[in-house]
Amino acid sequence: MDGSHAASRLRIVLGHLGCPSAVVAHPTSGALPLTSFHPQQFQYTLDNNVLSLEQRKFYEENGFLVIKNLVSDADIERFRNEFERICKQEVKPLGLSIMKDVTIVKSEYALSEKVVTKIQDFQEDEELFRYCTLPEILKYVECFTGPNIMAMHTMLINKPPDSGKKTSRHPLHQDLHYFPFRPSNGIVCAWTAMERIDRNNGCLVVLPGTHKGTLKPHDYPQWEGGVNIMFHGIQDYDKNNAHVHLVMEKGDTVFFHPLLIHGSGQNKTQGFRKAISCHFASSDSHYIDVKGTSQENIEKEIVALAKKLHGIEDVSLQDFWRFRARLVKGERTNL
Ligand SMILES: CCCCCCCCCC(=O)SCCNC(=O)CCNC(=O)[C@H](O)C(C)(C)COP(=O)(O)OP(=O)(O)OC[C@H]1O[C@@H](n2cnc3c(N)ncnc32)[C@H](O)[C@@H]1OP(=O)(O)O
Ligand SMILES: Nc1ncnc2c1ncn2[C@@H]1O[C@H](COP(=O)(O)OP(=O)(O)OP(=O)(O)O)[C@@H](O)[C@H]1O
Ligand SMILES: O=C(O)CCC(=O)C(=O)O
Ligand SMILES: [Fe+2]
Ligand SMILES: [Mg+2]
Repeated sequence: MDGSHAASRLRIVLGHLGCPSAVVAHPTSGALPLTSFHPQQFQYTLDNNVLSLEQRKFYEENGFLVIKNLVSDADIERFRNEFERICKQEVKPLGLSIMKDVTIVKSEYALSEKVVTKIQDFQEDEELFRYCTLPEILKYVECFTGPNIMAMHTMLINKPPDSGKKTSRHPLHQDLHYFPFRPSNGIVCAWTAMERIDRNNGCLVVLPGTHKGTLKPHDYPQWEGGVNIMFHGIQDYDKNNAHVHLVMEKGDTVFFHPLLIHGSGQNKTQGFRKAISCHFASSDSHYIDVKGTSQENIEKEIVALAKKLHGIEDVSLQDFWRFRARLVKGERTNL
């Protein structure tokens, strides 16, 4: 790093500290004890004046950041209502998929809020897609993606009361396993609690710092009671890594890196635990071919399912993503 670059980095850091006298000090003048002002090398966040230095350092170190009370009760109420309308089939948004829990998928229950474990790909549902365009969400997303922002994958998760077979758990995984685009640092998930979520109803569990590692091989966990379709997990993660249970209140939102290892526990309550989420990526990213990589298994599974259910042939994982991706800010440059 040359001297002027280092100096500008230093100004950025000191600027965040709200420390005007330090900003004017030249890094080589010896006016400040520079040993205590190492210019920061940020890798996972972009320069901006949204995150405090403390928040930025937290994400760099841990791979996630919780923002309390970010989404209003009024908005959450609207998402809840629209989810109910979808479950009652009063609306049928194009491209949306409805997933039931593995323990009941073969039974004859009529579609209702009580049999849906999650809906995905609500990009054509104007009411739910509002979540992905909320300025308070995008303000934070931009700190990770930069100004050209695509909504790549949308979900509303309705974790059901566990049937006793522990299938309401989501095994520990990295979301990048599902994504054929890079760079990983330009991707971020926003996940908002639609009610209080704690260990009773199955909160997110994260392994802090694991975003600094690589993408691990994923496969179905060997769970006695069964496992939901496409819920791949990591077989060999560091069991000694800290596990943090994210207890969140309604409207709290966590932003996390796609390499962060996370999962969620079983829902031991009688309520349906709800969260809404979107994975965003910089539109300047590029698609990759996952053939010959650890992601090949999920590509094969998705392609096979598309063929079986919809008779679609000769599509790559990339095609699925190109089709569902929506621009939410800036320009659609590449993805
Ligand atoms: C697609 C890309 C996923 C990207 C994920 C991004 C990263 C986030 C990480 C995750 O969320 S991991 C889990 C993400 N994946 C999913 O949520 C699965 C995507 N969902 C779907 O593809 C459809 O919703 C699904 C196939 C599950 C249901 O579609 P349909 O309602 O059209 O099909 P149907 O109900 O007829 O079921 C089709 C087959 O799947 C089976 N099935 C459905 N739900 C299941 C379930 N929950 N567990 C096991 N099998 C299940 C079902 O029994 C049936 O098998 P058979 O052909 O043998 O009869
Ligand atoms: N055998 C397993 N393989 C992979 N992931 C697992 C396994 N058992 C549990 N998990 C996942 O590990 C994560 C953490 O589980 P952990 O037991 O620490 O917490 P929890 O189940 O969420 O909470 P609690 O233990 O309080 O019920 C959850 O995401 C869970 O789905
Ligand atoms: O349980 C949840 O809400 C999170 C699930 C999850 O991590 C995912 O779908 O990728
Ligand atoms: Fe995930
Ligand atoms: Mg547990």
